[in-house]
Amino acid sequence: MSSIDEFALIRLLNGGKQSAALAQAAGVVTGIGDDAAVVEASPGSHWILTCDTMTEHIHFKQITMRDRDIGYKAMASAVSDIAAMGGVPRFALVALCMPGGTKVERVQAIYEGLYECASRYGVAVVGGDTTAILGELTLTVTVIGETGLGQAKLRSAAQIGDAVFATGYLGRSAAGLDFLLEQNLSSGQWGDFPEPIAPLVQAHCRPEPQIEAGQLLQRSGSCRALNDVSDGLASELWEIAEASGVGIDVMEERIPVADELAAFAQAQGKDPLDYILYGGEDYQLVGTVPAGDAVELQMRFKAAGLPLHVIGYVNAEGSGVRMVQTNGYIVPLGKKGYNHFSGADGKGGA
Ligand SMILES: Nc1ncnc2c1ncn2[C@@H]1O[C@H](COP(=O)(O)OP(=O)(O)OP(=O)(O)O)[C@@H](O)[C@H]1O
Ligand SMILES: Cc1ncc(C[n+]2csc(CCOP(=O)(O)O)c2C)c(N)n1
Ligand SMILES: [Mg+2]
Ligand SMILES: [Mg+2]
Ligand SMILES: [Mg+2]
Repeated sequence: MSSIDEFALIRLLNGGKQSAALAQAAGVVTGIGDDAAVVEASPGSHWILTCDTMTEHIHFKQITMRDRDIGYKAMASAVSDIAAMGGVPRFALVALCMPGGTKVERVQAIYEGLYECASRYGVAVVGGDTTAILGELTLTVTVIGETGLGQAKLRSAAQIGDAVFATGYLGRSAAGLDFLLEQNLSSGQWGDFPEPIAPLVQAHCRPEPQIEAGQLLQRSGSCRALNDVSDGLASELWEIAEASGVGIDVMEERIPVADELAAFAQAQGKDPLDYILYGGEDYQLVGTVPAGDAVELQMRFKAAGLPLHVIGYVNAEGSGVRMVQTNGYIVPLGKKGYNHFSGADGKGGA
């Protein structure tokens, strides 16, 4: 980053039309430009605070994501944690660390994606920080959301007898990643990918945080535990099981498998379930609801034009997370998935 100074860069990245519109958003008292932002909470609400980091070569490479996608996904993954609490995202802070020599056009494209996602989910970017780094490009997005007093949906709220649900297809992002890593295309070589690849690449590069589903679950009054899928279905179910002190049985035949995932996995000689259970970065929600309320919840989702799949049940504590296979056998599901510091399953980053 040689041709532009820090302060001019901050103005450049945050001076577009979308950022100006968001800076006027309700609740922004003082936005970008002072030592800190000042925002107003809605009466009777709790703040929800979360941050997620994306770093080059761990979360993306130039062959797996275009610059715009990087910004979009960094915002989307943080917004997803607000969805996982049943909240409404409101404000964001963005920390950007760039190695020397980063092109201004690259960060501008990243920010276009970031603001595109912020605008889609009604998030006002109210500040952040910009530094050089003797390492890889790193983007940390902090999102502040709101929910009614005591209404946040926790991982620890599952109870024995609950049904376990998922809000959509899983495994597509990891399959898209496999495809992109294999193709080794530079972003200039990206074109329109044919079926069944396009939706897999889209799932990897442009995940859709389930804010609407999270809101619906929160308003339903029946949803108990909730979590978003960043590290893979098995890992997220283990988080709910451990936090709630219960066991979870997931039924293989109930897990939805997207046609494009099935086709891709078959062509690769792989099992789609591996992508679903251990892939991650789907940013769908998984959670629990009293079994007797599950059908009504599904009707509410149907009326809103959203899917809700019942994929299993919560059972007595101590049994961990298991899968009831289509062949009738019950097998334990490993507590594995994406883990930054574990190479044990070959999926870790460092
Ligand atoms: N370095 C840290 N310092 C303090 N708290 C942390 C740190 N890293 C994570 N946490 C906290 O640990 C909990 C779990 O974090 P984690 O990042 O696993 O959740 P997540 O964002 O849902 O998952 P993912 O990062 O896979 O999207 C959260 O409450 C988070 O705020
Ligand atoms: C080049 C490349 N290699 C591997 C992956 C897969 N990956 C990285 S981090 C992560 C979990 C979510 O991150 P976090 O836990 O930090 O929120 C996953 C599944 C990728 N996206 N790009
Ligand atoms: Mg995190
Ligand atoms: Mg999460
Ligand atoms: Mg997260």
